[in-house]
Amino acid sequence: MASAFVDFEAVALSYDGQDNAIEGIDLSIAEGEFVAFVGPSGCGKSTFMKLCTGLHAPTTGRVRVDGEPVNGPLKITGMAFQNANLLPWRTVLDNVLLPLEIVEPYRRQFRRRREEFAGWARALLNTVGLADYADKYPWQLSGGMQQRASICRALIHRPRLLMLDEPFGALDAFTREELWCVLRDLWQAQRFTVVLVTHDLREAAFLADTVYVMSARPGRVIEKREIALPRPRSIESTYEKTFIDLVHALRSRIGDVRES
Ligand SMILES: Nc1ncnc2c1ncn2[C@@H]1O[C@H](COP(=O)(O)OP(=O)(O)OP(=O)(O)O)[C@@H](O)[C@H]1O
Repeated sequence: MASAFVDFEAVALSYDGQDNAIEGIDLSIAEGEFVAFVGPSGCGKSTFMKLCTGLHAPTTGRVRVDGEPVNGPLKITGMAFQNANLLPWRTVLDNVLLPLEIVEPYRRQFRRRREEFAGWARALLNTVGLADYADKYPWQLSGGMQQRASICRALIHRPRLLMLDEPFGALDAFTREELWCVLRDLWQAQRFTVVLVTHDLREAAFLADTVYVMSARPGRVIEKREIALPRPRSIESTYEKTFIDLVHALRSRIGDVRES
């Protein structure tokens, strides 16, 4: 197996100094791998993300990214959440450029290279079908378009690690499937490492190389499932038996956890 890019060794985190929110987390994610975390509500999926990106330190155990211990917020990550959180007073283009105004080394080069950076942003917007919306404001876009822009913003500083916390959770089923394909194509082209947290098992199985199923609190990884389906995957393939069986298997695993 390729060497670990994200490496968790016997990690536990307690927010209150008494009970663990997650514990016994031992896992490795390879560079360029697409992993998804599923599990019942409150099992610690978001906590796992915070540990990965250095927003929290583990209470016990060790977290390493790219071979280095994580001691504080990581610059090599990009993030997107359920809510697109675009700034309403900025155009779509200026929203996408925001991380370059904040994250070094881009921050200090921003004024000098603005036109070049705007070119990067326009190219990204083009790949997600928003070329004609760069100069619009977020409130002039549909929810799905806003989420596309939010993914562009998460990727503009070319992060090696993309963290997605239920990014499509608020979208209708058709828009969600469209955005799965957008993300699939971006990942296929750029091969950043992805950690996706989702409640949607079809989404996890469609996008990921590996799905981790977590138990109810304290969250532990109770199953690691490699998704061996060939790529590129099509939405049509999600209606085939192999895919449906896979989703059923994940579903029943989570059912077991919720009952126990
Ligand atoms: N900042 C915090 N302080 C105290 N407890 C917290 C904090 N953040 C999360 N928790 C608790 O830790 C546990 C795991 O929370 P987390 O948000 O990681 O779960 P989750 O699996 O992402 O949940 P959901 O699926 O509902 O979004 C929960 O019991 C939650 O109440």
